[in-house]
Amino acid sequence: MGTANDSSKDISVRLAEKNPKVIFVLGGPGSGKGTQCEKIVQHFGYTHLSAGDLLRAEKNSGSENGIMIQNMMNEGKIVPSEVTIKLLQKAMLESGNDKFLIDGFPRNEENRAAFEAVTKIEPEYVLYFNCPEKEMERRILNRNQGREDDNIETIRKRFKVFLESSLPVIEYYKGKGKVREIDAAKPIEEVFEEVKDIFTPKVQNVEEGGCRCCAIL
Ligand SMILES: Nc1ncnc2c1ncn2[C@@H]1O[C@H](COP(=O)(O)OP(=O)(O)OP(=O)(O)O)[C@@H](O)[C@H]1O
Ligand SMILES: Nc1ccn([C@@H]2O[C@H](COP(=O)(O)O)[C@@H](O)[C@H]2O)c(=O)n1
Ligand SMILES: [Mg+2]
Repeated sequence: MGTANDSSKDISVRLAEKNPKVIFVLGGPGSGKGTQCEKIVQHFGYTHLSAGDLLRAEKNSGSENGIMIQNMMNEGKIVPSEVTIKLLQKAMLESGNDKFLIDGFPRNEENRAAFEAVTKIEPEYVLYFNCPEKEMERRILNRNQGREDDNIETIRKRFKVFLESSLPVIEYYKGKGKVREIDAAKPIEEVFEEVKDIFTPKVQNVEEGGCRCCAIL
């Protein structure tokens, strides 16, 4: 017999019951999304889910989608949303947490619309790490993490996909007033100072009609 918590219950329903808080973390390849997410996790208690890392783990697990994922990644292309969303939902459900940094997702309009339709989750906001392409290229070529897609040919393809498919998603959220843009060209600690400002609740000034001791905006 099934119970309210059993695994036969639709994954989207079980996730909705968690009422998770989601922040999308976007920016070009090498803009520093992963680096800053690690710091946010340490300071603010979020769980970091990188769509790229989840896809790499799925590929390495010998899954039936492994070859397809590898081919798409080598070309810098975006894997069909169905695959990535399932991985994200599973990771969110398995986590004991209810607040998530979803890094590198949504990468295109298909990702965005499918996530909204399937999960019904609306992000709190989008953190956008804005960095010049030359600096991103320099960082990736120095990364040395053994990523197969960190070669100049694939990097150029990833930049093209970012401009053509991912920037429009950022524009979509700008239209909804949900983008928190960060100058990601600065050194790591300076970028994190800007990030901290966004994550730290503001105390309202007495002059603005708030109370210094208890008014959190
Ligand atoms: N502000 C920074 N200044 C200099 N180097 C940085 C900065 N932020 C990150 N790096 C370095 O740049 C490289 C890329 O950073 P990171 O992996 O965080 O980028 P990313 O946005 O997650 O990239 P991808 O989209 O390819 O996964 C890493 O080697 C990291 O140490
Ligand atoms: N939503 C996504 C995110 C990533 N991919 C694929 O993974 C590659 C690496 O992503 P990183 O965020 O780790 O740089 C990316 O180039 C895509 O091929 C995806 O398909 N969908
Ligand atoms: Mg990354």
